[in-house]
Amino acid sequence: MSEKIAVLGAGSWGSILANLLDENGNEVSLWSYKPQQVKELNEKHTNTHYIKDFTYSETLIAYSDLKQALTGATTVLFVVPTKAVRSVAKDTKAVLEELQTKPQLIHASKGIEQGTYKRVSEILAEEIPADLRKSITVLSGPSHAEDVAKRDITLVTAASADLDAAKHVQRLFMNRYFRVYTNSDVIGVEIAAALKNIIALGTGALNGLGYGDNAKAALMTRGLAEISRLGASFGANPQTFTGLAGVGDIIVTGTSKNSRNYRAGDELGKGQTLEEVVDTMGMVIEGVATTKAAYELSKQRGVEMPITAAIYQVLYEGKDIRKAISDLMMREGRSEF
Ligand SMILES: NC(=O)c1ccc[n+]([C@@H]2O[C@H](COP(=O)([O-])OP(=O)(O)OC[C@H]3O[C@@H](n4cnc5c(N)ncnc54)[C@H](O)[C@@H]3O)[C@@H](O)[C@H]2O)c1
Ligand SMILES: O=P(O)(O)OC[C@H](O)CO
Repeated sequence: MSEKIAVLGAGSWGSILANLLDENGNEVSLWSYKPQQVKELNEKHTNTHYIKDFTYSETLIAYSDLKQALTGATTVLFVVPTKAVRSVAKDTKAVLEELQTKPQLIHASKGIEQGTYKRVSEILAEEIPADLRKSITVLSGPSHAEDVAKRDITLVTAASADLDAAKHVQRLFMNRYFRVYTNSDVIGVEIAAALKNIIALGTGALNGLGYGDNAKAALMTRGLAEISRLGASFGANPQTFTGLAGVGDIIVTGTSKNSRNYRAGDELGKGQTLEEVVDTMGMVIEGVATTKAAYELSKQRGVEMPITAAIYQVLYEGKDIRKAISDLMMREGRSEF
């Protein structure tokens, strides 16, 4: 099966997914709002700011014009940072109406919108034409672009309310190194995907402070417990949190030097300020904004999330990290489940 696919967002994940889809035999257009990046992708087949030492397929064409990228596309994949999803979706809607096309929509972003607390599929559903909503599918799971670029084994999940749409996404992406499962729990997959970034900031900080494996395993396990609690309050399937989007993504993001969130936490633990970390990363650190959204959401819904609250206090209220850790440790003893 081959089709025309538009990938919107040419950072590390968007560009590598676009290359994978090209490798799978599809005609792929990759959109970026940065003309210089488009020029580099088309002329040198590189994207050095985001993925080093990688040569993209010569048949992958980049565009800075959204209409050109979307023309003829039967599937559109959004892979911009969460804070940019709404504006890119609005622009996409206008172009799709002009082109009078009705592609299937996929997204691979991991975050919660500031202020509205919307998941990415909810933002898309609000902004795109109504008849495209049902097909929205979330591609998520433990998947660093750097490993996929090496064609290392990666397993992800495609979640949609529409099983046919999820199966379509499964067929588009599957190959010898990239295996895709389907899942009907869009809420659970998106909550797990967004909130694991908070925990990765925490495990990175533990690393930067010199804590060992026990501490990181503890944070990931108890972090997943509170993410599951928030998910349950929205009706998510508890099994999702034991799957690829849950435990799988906590492990990869919470332990890997490839993770922007883990690396950011590591630098915070070593004493850098949040501003310094954000300025030097040069790529999106979704966990910073998601910590605020998740903290506020937990208060609004009355869900106990002590780790998220501790990381919020460190990032947004200037609390000393060591004090935050000791306060977590000295909470009253309780039953695990
Ligand atoms: N990098 C990964 O390995 C990976 C894996 C899975 C999921 N994700 C998720 O994918 C999303 C994108 O992450 P990334 O790592 O590719 O980010 P990135 O920082 O590498 O790149 C983001 C891209 O979006 C573009 N962009 C930023 N603001 C924009 C705007 N207002 N309008 C249009 N384009 C804009 C940037 O120019 C850049 O091309 C995030 O939600 C992330 O959590 C990333
Ligand atoms: O590099 P991060 O921390 O944004 O994580 C990327 C992916 O979400 C890992 O699955």
